[in-house]
Amino acid sequence: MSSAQIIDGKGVASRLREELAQKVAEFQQSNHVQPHLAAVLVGDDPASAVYVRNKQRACEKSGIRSTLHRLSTETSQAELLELVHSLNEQSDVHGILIQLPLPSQIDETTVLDAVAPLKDVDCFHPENVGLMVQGRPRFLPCTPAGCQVLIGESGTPTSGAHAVVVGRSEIVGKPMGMMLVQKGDLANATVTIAHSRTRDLTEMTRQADILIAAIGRPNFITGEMIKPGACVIDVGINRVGDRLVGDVNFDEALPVAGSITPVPGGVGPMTIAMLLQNTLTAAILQTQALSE
Ligand SMILES: Nc1nc(=O)c2c([nH]1)NC[C@@H]1CN(c3ccc(C(=O)N[C@@H](CCC(=O)O)C(=O)O)cc3)C=[N+]21
Repeated sequence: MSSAQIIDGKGVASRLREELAQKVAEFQQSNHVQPHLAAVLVGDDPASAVYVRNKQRACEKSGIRSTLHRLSTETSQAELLELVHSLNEQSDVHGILIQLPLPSQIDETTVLDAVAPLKDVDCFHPENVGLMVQGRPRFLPCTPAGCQVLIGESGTPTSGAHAVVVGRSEIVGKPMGMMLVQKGDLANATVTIAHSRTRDLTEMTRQADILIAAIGRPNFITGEMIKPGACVIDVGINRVGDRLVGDVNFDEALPVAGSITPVPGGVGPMTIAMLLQNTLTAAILQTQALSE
């Protein structure tokens, strides 16, 4: 029985990190500025704490300075906004990452909109989303950008392919569709964005040459939903007991798909690699803005 190529996100991410470390060193040499990411963690969600720690470790490996601002679960929106404004003002901070989710007394949109657009390394600010959708990106959203690189890594041609994105979140599904439909490399696809109200989802996903699962439900995509030979990108990170599982039923997908990302070791590490890349981009943009 045939078996899909497993796309090594962890390996690709570590290669990208090494290339980035070189670029960071060159940037620092010529500008005497060290790229600096400020991460903000509100509350004590254990998963968020792990992610933030992973991001900080990845920064260190690439020569990017990282600082962590920890606030208690009871932090008010006004207090958080005050911190964001202060980070916006600090010229030695180039990127600001507000770890999501935020506690319920805080309105996420209000806080994310307060991040200075040039420091918005998540690419969540409407100005940056708008630029990306118009095909003139300042930053690329980290998870979709990581998925795009992994599709390229699989050798699957995107031009003219039918890409079906399952999930329409502002963070993954929607921007992913926009990026794949764009003109350009690793793009030019025909895109369908499917979601919980999509009629006959299986009929839809079975037409996908490239299937991106960003639903947030463990093992949601079964073998019969996959077109034989398709490239399957699994964005899901679900904790089931003490295991991490994706949105794709990996065991069922393996004999059907042409290539597939594992969880863990697939999209997750790529998200972090793209965050680092955006932090260097932010440092470059802000250094240029200063010398103009
Ligand atoms: N402002 C903001 N930006 C984010 O980018 C953001 C966020 N908030 N909130 C939470 C989600 C989740 N996320 C992950 C990143 C890497 C892994 C990752 O590296 N996962 C490893 C496994 C990690 C583990 O063992 O738990 C892997 O898939 O191999 C996972 C999840 C970024 N997010």
